[in-house]
Amino acid sequence: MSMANYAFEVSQTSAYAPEILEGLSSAERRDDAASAPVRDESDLSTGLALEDINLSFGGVVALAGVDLSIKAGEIRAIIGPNGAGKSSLINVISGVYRPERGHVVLNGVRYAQVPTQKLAHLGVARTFQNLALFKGLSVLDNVVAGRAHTVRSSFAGQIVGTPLSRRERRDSYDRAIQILDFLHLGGVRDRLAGTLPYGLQKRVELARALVAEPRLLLLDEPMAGMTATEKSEMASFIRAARDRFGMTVVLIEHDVGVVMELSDRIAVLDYGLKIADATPAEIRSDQRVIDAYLGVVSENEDGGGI
Ligand SMILES: Nc1ncnc2c1ncn2[C@@H]1O[C@H](COP(=O)(O)OP(=O)(O)OP(=O)(O)O)[C@@H](O)[C@H]1O
Repeated sequence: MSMANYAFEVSQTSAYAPEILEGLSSAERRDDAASAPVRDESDLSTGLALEDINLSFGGVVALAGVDLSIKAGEIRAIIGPNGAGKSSLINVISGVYRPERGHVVLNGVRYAQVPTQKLAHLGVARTFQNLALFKGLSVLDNVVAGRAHTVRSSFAGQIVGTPLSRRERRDSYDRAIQILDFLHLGGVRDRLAGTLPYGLQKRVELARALVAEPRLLLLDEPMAGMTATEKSEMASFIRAARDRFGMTVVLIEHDVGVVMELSDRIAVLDYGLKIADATPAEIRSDQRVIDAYLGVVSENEDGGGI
C-alpha cells in the first residue's frame, strides 16, 4: 500500500464548516445543493443516515432498499450471513461504491455518493478487513501517518523545516503517543509494525484511525482472526474510545457474542435486505434473525455463538 492511496485520511473539520464542500466537482456540489445541510434538532443528533440504499453487481443484489439511522455517539453493529451485504454497506458509507438509488446523509449533508477522497475532511476514518499497516515502519510512524490530512505546511516547507512544519510534526507525534498510550501500545511504539502479533497489529490499525480524531469510525471486522481474549480486549478498547472521544462507531463483526456485548444497537442484513434493527436484547429474541443468522452462528464453533 502506498502513502498516495492511504485511506486513513483524517479530519478535525467542523461538521458544518463551509470548507467541507471545497474542492468538490460541480456535479457533487449540485447533489449537495439538492440536499442542503439539515439543521433541525433531530438531524443534529443523527451521526449517519442511509436512505433507501440500492446496490447490485450485475444481477446480484447486494443491498435492497436499506434505511439506517445512527445516532451520534452510538456503537452500531452490522451483522448477517456471508454475502448479506455488510461490506457493501460500509463501502457505500465510505464512498467506495455509488448506490444505484438512495443517499447517505453525513454531517447533515445528503450524498448520492460520499466523496471518498474527502473522507478525512468529512471526519470519517475506517479500518479494513485485512491488515493495511506499513509493516516496515515503526508502530509510531504508522499511527502518525493517520494525521497526514492535518498537515498544512508545504512539501518544501517540510524539507526545509519551517516553524509550521516542525510544530505540525511535533503535534502529530504527541497525539500519536497519547493514542498509543490510551490503547496500551506505548511499550511497542518503536517496534516495526510487521513484527507485532496479529492482535496487536489490529490494535495499531485502530490507533491509526483514532489519531485522525474522526467523528465517524467505520470498522470492518476489527476482531477477525483474533483469539477470544484479544477480541474481548479489542471490544473494551473500542468502547473506551467511544466513551472518551464520543465518535459514532459502525462495525461489521461476525462474533455475535462480542457484538451483543459491545453494540448499542444492531442491524441485521440478509440477502441485501435489512431484516432487523434493534437493541442486542431484542435481536437475541427476534425469530427472523434467529432463522436467518443466529441459529446458524450458534451451531458454528467459529462464529462465537449467542
Ligand atoms: N465487487 C463485487 N463484484 C461482484 N459482486 C460483488 C462485489 N462485492 C460484493 N458482491 C456481491 O454482493 C453480495 C454482498 O457482498 P458483501 O461482500 O457486501 O457481503 P458481506 O455480508 O460483507 O459478506 P462477507 O461476510 O462474506 O464478507 C454478495 O453476493 C457478493 O458476492
